[in-house]
Amino acid sequence: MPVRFATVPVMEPILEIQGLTKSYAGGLIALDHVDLQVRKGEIFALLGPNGAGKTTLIGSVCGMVRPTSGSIRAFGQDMRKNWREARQRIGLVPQELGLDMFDTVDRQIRFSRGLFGRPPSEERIVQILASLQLLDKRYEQLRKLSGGMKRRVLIAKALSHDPDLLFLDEPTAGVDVELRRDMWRLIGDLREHGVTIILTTHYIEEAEEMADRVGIIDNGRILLVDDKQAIMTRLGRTEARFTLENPLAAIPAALEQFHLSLQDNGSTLVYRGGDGTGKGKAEVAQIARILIQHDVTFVALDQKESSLEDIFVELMHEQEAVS
Ligand SMILES: Nc1ncnc2c1ncn2[C@@H]1O[C@H](COP(=O)(O)OP(=O)(O)OP(=O)(O)O)[C@@H](O)[C@H]1O
Repeated sequence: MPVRFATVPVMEPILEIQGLTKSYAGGLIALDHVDLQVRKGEIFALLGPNGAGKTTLIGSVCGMVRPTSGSIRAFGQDMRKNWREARQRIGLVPQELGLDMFDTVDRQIRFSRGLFGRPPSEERIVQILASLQLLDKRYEQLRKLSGGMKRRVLIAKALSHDPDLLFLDEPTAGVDVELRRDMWRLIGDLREHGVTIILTTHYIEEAEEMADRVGIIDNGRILLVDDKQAIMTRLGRTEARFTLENPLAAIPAALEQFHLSLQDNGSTLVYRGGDGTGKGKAEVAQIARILIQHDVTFVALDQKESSLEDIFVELMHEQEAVS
């Protein structure tokens, strides 16, 4: 069962990005005037296809990518001026492994904690390792661990200095079900402890399950940022198709107030409406009742709600149409 999280109240921004642009040598514009604010304590999902600019955005905040222009403020500090101070409070679980395979899990975690200015703490390290089911691998060399275990080490490293803001770059890409479940649970726990989480994903379901807010990015541009529910409300649609026993020549007057059309020579009655808040489902139930009352028999009813996936595809098409 996926873990579901309650939404958090609106709070002050922990990360403020303004006009962030990155053009790589060769001219490719990976980020194009990105404005983004992430609030303290929220889970923010940055959703976009491969090559959209998600990793470049994370890299710009975490110091692996030098932005071409724009500003980044974290915890109220300008990252150009107070980089070290702000960076110490940020954790990153990267997509790529990049670990020293001959090192032990223990050394990696302890080193990482020290690197970001935290005093050694046996208790905290044990806690982190236990939360990731890594305790029995503590003194193993990384090269002896499975791929999934190595991913767990990456997470443990990112948590080793108790960050206030945690980036997870494609956290569940290619991980097994067990790790995915552990990861979601961990993210929920971290949030309960006040950690702000920004994750990138191209899995719609991941954004849908975990995020409070979602930003959609494509071609280095932010297309939309909104509360997940608000995205659904703005763009969500219910579609229902009633297969009628006998074709209709016209839509019955009793159904005039609904968004209906007839297809397949009158043998399919199609409803499109609702706003993602459940209104659509309620209207479909009403239509079904009215059809029965008016002796219009239907032999099948197919209903679907558009998901974030549909919304995403729709937005991409809109963007292509205007460019
Ligand atoms: N070091 C680099 N030099 C040149 N171009 C780069 C570099 N790093 C990334 N790019 C390009 O910038 C664009 C954005 O890449 P980025 O990795 O940020 O996207 P992404 O959304 O994270 O994609 P993915 O999910 O595939 O990692 C891509 O077109 C990519 O090829």
